[in-house]
Amino acid sequence: MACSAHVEEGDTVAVSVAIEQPLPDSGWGIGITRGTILQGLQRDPYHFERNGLYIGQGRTVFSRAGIFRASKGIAVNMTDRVFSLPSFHDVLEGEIFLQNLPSIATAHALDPQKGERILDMCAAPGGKTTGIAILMKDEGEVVAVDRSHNKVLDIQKLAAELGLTCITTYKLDALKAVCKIDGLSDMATSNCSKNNMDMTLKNSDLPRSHENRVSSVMAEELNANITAVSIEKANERTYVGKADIRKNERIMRNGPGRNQSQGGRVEKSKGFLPNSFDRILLDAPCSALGLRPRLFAREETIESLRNHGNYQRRMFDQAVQLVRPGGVIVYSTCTINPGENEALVRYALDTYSFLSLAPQHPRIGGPGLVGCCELPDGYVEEWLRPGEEELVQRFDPSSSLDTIGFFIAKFNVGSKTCPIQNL
Ligand SMILES: C[S@@+](CC[C@H](N)C(=O)[O-])C[C@H]1O[C@@H](n2cnc3c(N)ncnc32)[C@H](O)[C@@H]1O
Repeated sequence: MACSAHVEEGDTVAVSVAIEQPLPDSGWGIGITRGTILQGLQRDPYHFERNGLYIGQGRTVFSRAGIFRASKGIAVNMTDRVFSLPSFHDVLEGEIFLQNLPSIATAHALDPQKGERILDMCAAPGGKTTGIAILMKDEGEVVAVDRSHNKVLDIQKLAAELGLTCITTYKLDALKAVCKIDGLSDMATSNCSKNNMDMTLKNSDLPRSHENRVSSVMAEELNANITAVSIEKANERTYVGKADIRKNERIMRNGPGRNQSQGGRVEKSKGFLPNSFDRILLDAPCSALGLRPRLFAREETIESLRNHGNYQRRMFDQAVQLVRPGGVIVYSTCTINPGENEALVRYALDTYSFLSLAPQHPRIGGPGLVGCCELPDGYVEEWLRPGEEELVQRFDPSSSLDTIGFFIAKFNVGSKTCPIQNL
C-alpha cells in the first residue's frame, strides 16, 4: 500500500492498484513507490509516474497517518470507478455465478442432454461444469476432473452452493485420463501396426451391452496406445523439463501457496474407459492471452507458446479416445494465440479423419483464422482451411463485443473406423 504525503481525511484521491511485473534486472516486483501514485487523473502532471492500474477516484476516510495505523477497515470510499459493474462478491450466493460471455457460450456449444454422461477434463473452478449440469437439468452425470486437489474442492463447493447433484469430481491428470487395462498395452504395441488397424477398430456399430462394450474398449485401447505412444514420446522431450522449471520459478516467486492440500476429501481417479462419454469438454489450460484486465501476466516466448500447444494436443488425444463414436468434443481456450486454437483444430482434423467441425449454437464470436504462419525459427504453423473459419468461434477482445479473448471449436465424432492419419 502506498499513499502520498499530506493526504487528509475527506480529500479526493485517485486510486490505483499495484501490478506485479518483471523487474529490469530479474525477478518480479511491485512497480509502485510511496508518493508516486495518488495525484489524480490522466491530465495531472504526475500521471506518467504511476505504474499502478488506475481504477477510479474516491474520498479518504482517514488521513494518511490514520490509513497506515488502522489494521483493517475502509480507507477510501470510491466515488467514481473506471467501470460501473458493482461487486457481486457474496451477493445471492448459490443463486448466481458470474461468468463471462464466451464461457457461457462454451457450455451451450457442447449442447449437453439430460441423462448423458459428460466429461469436463479441466474443470476447476467449475464454472462450465455447473453450467453444463444446469443445461442438463441436473439429470445424467457430469464427471469433472482437475489435476489440483484444492481446485477439485472448489468445484465441489460451487456445485454444492448451486445445489447440483449430478456432478462427480475427481483429481486426475488429464494427460492420463484413459485408464490402462493390465496386459493390453503390451499386446497393443506388439500386435498392432498401422496397416492392421482397420480390423481392430471397427466400432461404428458398437453394441451397448457390457461385454461388447469391453471388447470395443480393448479395440480402442489398441488405438489409444499407438496414438498415445507416438504423440507422448514426441512431446515428452520438449515439455516436461520446462514445466518443472516454471513450477520452481513460480514457487520461488509466490511461495508454496495452495500447493498444500486444504484438507477436504477428494477422490483420485485412475482414468476412464475409452468410448465411455457422450460428450467431452476440454477447456484447456493455455497461455491465457485473452484475459483482461490481467493484473499478473507472465512472460511468454514463442517456445513457451508452442509448449502450450503440445500440451493441449496431448490432452486432446485423450479426449478423442474417451468420447464414444457419435459423440461430441468441445475444445476451448481463453487465449488469442492461433497456435493453441486454429492450429489445434488443424492437428485434430488432420490426425483423426473421423472428426469433423460442427456448427455451434449460439454463435456469437467471429470467424477463425485461415491460412498459416511462418514463425521466426522457420516452423510453419497451419491454421484453418477456407470454409472452416465460420464453424469455430474466435472472440477478439478488441472487437465491439467487448469480451475476453476466447476460442471455441466443436467436433462431431464419427465411427472411428479409420482413425489415425499421419502416423
Ligand atoms: C482454463 S482452466 C479451467 C476453467 C474451468 N473449465 C471453468 O470454466 O471454471 C484450466 C484448468 O486446467 C487444470 N489443469 C491443468 N493441467 C491439467 C492436467 N494435466 N490435468 C487436469 N487438469 C489440468 C488447471 O488446474 C485449471 O484448473
